[in-house]
Amino acid sequence: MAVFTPVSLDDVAQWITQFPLGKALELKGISSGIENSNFFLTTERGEYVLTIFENLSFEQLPFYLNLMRHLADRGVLAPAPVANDKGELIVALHGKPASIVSKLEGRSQMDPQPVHCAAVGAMLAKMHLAGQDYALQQPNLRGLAWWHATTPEVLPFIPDEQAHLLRAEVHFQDAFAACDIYKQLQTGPVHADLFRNNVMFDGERLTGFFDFYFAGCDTWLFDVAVTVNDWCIDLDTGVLDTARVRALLDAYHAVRPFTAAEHTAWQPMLRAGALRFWLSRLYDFYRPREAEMLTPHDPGHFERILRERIATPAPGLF
Ligand SMILES: Nc1ncnc2c1ncn2[C@@H]1O[C@H](COP(=O)(O)OP(=O)(O)OP(=O)(O)O)[C@@H](O)[C@H]1O
Ligand SMILES: N[C@@H](CCO)C(=O)O
Repeated sequence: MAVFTPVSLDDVAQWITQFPLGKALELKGISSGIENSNFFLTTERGEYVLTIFENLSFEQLPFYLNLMRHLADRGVLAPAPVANDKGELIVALHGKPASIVSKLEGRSQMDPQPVHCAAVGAMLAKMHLAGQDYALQQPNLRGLAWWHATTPEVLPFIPDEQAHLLRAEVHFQDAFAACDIYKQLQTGPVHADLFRNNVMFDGERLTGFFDFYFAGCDTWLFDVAVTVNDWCIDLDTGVLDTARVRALLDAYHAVRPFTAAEHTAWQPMLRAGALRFWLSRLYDFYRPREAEMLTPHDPGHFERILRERIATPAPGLF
């Protein structure tokens, strides 16, 4: 269940007249997703997704919606937000912020092969390059500062062995973020949550990235690490599959060549990508929000990935 704010076709009929989309013909609630109310919206101009934001505010949303517009305008496959007659991408519906974006074709590929990983790697590099001249700034809100704020919140709940690993890894990442190599890494807008369920494929053809609501400015390499940690692993063990890693990295490198500094930073960055999701899953597990409707994701999955990245060097960037 993921429609928290019910909306009828009648509600939308008047509201949609401010958009250049013709009449609303059909509205269907989307059941997956736990953050927002999402609907497939068919209008005289085509198929769209209407989102009512349940947690993000009018002040927070422009960074994400304008980024999607910016990327879509530069040929990155991402949902393109539709502006109303005043040029606004975020418009109130039932008192909450809402937006209409283009609908991506296809479905998520939950059993990716090297061909899918290559498509993701190439589009990710294209996205990083296209984001270089994006004007708005926002840090990655799930970055180092958030790790520091959140670690003490979960430490009281977890066994000693996990607490030791968590403290040691945050300490390791502090040192990594302070080193000269880290400061040489290229930065810009990153998706920061590019998991299998946030990309659409039509067969082997990638049709788009979506769910940009963890995006922020961070190192491009962090985005690559998060993506590899989900797309290129055996889900039971967290062990990297070399064929998928190579396919993703080689395709990325062909569009935006990795630098020597990135090569050096790769192993610690894979650990950073694992720590970020271990910590957010621990937080959601032990400190569930009131509105949480679904079983929280398993933190153990990312603890395994983190331990595996510490123990076993990953294939190099190039
Ligand atoms: N632009 C789009 N085109 C096609 N389908 C979309 C689009 N945006 C969202 N969807 C569909 O809606 C579902 C829910 O969207 P999304 O994952 O963004 O939900 P959410 O509640 O915002 O976030 P979360 O994934 O964190 O629960 C997706 O799984 C996908 O099927
Ligand atoms: N991708 C995240 C969920 C939030 O988008 C996770 O798997 O923990």
